[in-house]
Amino acid sequence: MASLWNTSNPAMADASDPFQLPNIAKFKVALCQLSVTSDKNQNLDRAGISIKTAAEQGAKLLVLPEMWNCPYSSDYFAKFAEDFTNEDASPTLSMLSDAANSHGITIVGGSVPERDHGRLYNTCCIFGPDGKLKAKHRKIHLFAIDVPGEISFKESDFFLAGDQTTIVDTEVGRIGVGICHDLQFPELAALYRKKGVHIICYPGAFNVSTGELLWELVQRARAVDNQLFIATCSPSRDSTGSYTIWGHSTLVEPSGEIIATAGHEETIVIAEIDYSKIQLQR
Ligand SMILES: O=C(O)CCC(=O)C(=O)O
Repeated sequence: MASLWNTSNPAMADASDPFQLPNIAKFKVALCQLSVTSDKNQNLDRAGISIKTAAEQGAKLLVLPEMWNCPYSSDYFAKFAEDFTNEDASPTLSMLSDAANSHGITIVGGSVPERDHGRLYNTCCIFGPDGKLKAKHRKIHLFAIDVPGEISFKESDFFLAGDQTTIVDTEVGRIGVGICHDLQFPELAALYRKKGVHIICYPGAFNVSTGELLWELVQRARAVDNQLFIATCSPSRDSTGSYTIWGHSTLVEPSGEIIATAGHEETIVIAEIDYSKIQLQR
């Protein structure tokens, strides 16, 4: 007789669940919580050093923050944007590709402003350990906030929204990608789970207003709803601009428990992922 749990839990009842353990089930992930300046070259150098340090500590998967090469501000998006059609002509993509290749590491490259035919997107590029660009995710759910006297910001004033979900098969499992506000939409995570994703990586830059209330809560909710790993990576806090970032890059396991997290300073979170915990939880 089918158990009550199997039929009442929609996730368990899905007979087409394509979950499979990848070859490497246990490995280290690094979340590089970077400090972002208004000097792009400095941001690239800093990220390069952080990737090297994380790789030397044994990380096989590395996640960078949302908007790590560019301040999260309307004054910089257009100025810092790069065209990705020719990878070699993009300083950001070249740096990520070289870093992935020289350290033999999978990189979920945070997000940076992308220019495509005069339009801007908030885009994450994913590189394999051979340095090849494997996929590109454009932020689907653009963020808008207006708290009078506190913060006002509307991403759609600068960016177009992406219209594609992104699942990448890598040496370190099947990765689903979202950017920041994408984390607030359970449907996206549920879709990834249905497609056999092991970990969803969300580069993000929540602000202090929604960060304190929601950042941890929604990560743990996405993990526990879908019984998979959630990794987030934020820039570190900079209180000088109009948008104060929350920080707190975090890794959550399928039970909803937080495995590792940061404060709001620049740091690298290194933690172990064990995908057998997905099976155990389910
Ligand atoms: O969803 C939120 O509360 C914050 C999202 C955000 O800061 C962003 O998408 O940039």
